[in-house]
Amino acid sequence: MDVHPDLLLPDRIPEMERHHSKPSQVLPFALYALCALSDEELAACRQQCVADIDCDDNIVQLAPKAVFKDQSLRIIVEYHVELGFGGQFDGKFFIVVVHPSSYTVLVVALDDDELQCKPDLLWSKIGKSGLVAANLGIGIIMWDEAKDHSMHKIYACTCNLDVTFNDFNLTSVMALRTLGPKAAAALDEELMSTGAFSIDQLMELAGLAVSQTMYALSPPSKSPNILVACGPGNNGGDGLVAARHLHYFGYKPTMYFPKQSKNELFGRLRTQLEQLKVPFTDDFVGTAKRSDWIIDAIFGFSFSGEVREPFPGVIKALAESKVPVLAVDAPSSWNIETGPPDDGPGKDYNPDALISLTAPKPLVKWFKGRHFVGGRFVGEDIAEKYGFDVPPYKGSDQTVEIGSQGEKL
Ligand SMILES: NC(=O)C1=CN([C@@H]2O[C@H](COP(=O)(O)OP(=O)(O)OC[C@H]3O[C@@H](n4cnc5c(N)ncnc54)[C@H](OP(=O)(O)O)[C@@H]3O)[C@@H](O)[C@H]2O)[C@@H](O)CC1
Ligand SMILES: [K+]
Repeated sequence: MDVHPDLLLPDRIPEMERHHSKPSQVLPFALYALCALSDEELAACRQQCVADIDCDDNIVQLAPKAVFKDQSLRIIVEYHVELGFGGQFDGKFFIVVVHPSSYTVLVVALDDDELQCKPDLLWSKIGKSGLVAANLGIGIIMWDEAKDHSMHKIYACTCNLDVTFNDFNLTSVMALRTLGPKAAAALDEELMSTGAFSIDQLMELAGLAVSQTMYALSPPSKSPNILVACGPGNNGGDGLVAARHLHYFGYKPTMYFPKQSKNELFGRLRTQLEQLKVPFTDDFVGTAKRSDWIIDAIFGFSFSGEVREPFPGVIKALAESKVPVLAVDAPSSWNIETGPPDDGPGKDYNPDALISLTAPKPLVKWFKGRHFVGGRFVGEDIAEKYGFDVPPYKGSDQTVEIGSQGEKL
């Protein structure tokens, strides 16, 4: 079944002219669904839409006919044009749930700020949509401004109806906003200053997320032998932590850690592994051949320039590896902003899986494998401040799969 919703809008809606002379009034915003939702799910959607509005809970209400399963957005527009003249609902703006698993929705304007009867839409988080609609309706923000702050630029519509609305699963519907290298470093600083975290804590959670991702990709019963390649920075630290958890999960990790930082934290992480009799090897290529998976924890968001010794040979081996690779935060040697290098050992490197920590980095645009996000130590406020999204972790999971090949970020 083709589940891509038809979201095309007509060029103009001349009927909207009739609204131009009407005095502005705060009326409830109608909520529709372009997909199958039960009454409970619809009610939950409505609740989500009003969650951020600090006033009347009825500001978003279900339209008299709310569900337009497998129909086009145009049909809702036609219906709403008529409904809007009744004076019960705001005629100009309404909200549409497009996908049962989405926590993004559409805010639709039937007449943008230019009063030219031109419809337009923007993507919003479901929890913010009512507030966005209300602010637009009351005129606190203008349409262009709302669009600038919305998620419409980062929506990726690759629908998959295997998940239920209650999961609030992003996998199929949206791509998360990315975090550039400078912002990622600044966020790290902030977490460790005003955030009152220690680096040990962040690394422990990051490494735990890496190990859980490995488990999600292939459990130890299938892939016991994991080669963990660690670089000299914190990305390598995540790899050291992950290996410890992998050991406890039942894997047999082997470490490749050719350039150990003098920082005492790395010494402690190494000692913890040695006490568990986790082996360290100097032979990356030979060990890689005997491994079921490789974890690339060589460079993360602070990598820049051309790969220096002793890592070019390792990166080349990763690029040529027949053994699947899970990259931590970034495929090592990729530029964080501009992705794979034009030449050098990482030119053809595209790992099978990636776990982005805290938030995806811009390089994910070029990534083609399975994509996870982990590093569950940032709340909504910080995420908003740095302009990224907290992914919808489920339950106690430290990692969530968010997208796959071909998604537009
Ligand atoms: N909030 C979060 O999300 C958290 C993120 N965390 C993790 O931290 C990672 C960022 O860690 P980071 O800043 O320590 O740097 P990272 O990327 O490991 O690499 C820098 C090292 O690489 C080296 N190096 C650089 N360029 C090179 C080159 N061309 N060729 C050769 N070497 C090169 C350089 O070494 P140098 O050569 O200077 O000795 C430097 O030491 C991040 O991606 C995530 O995984 C968590 O642990 C905590 C919370
Ligand atoms: K990496």
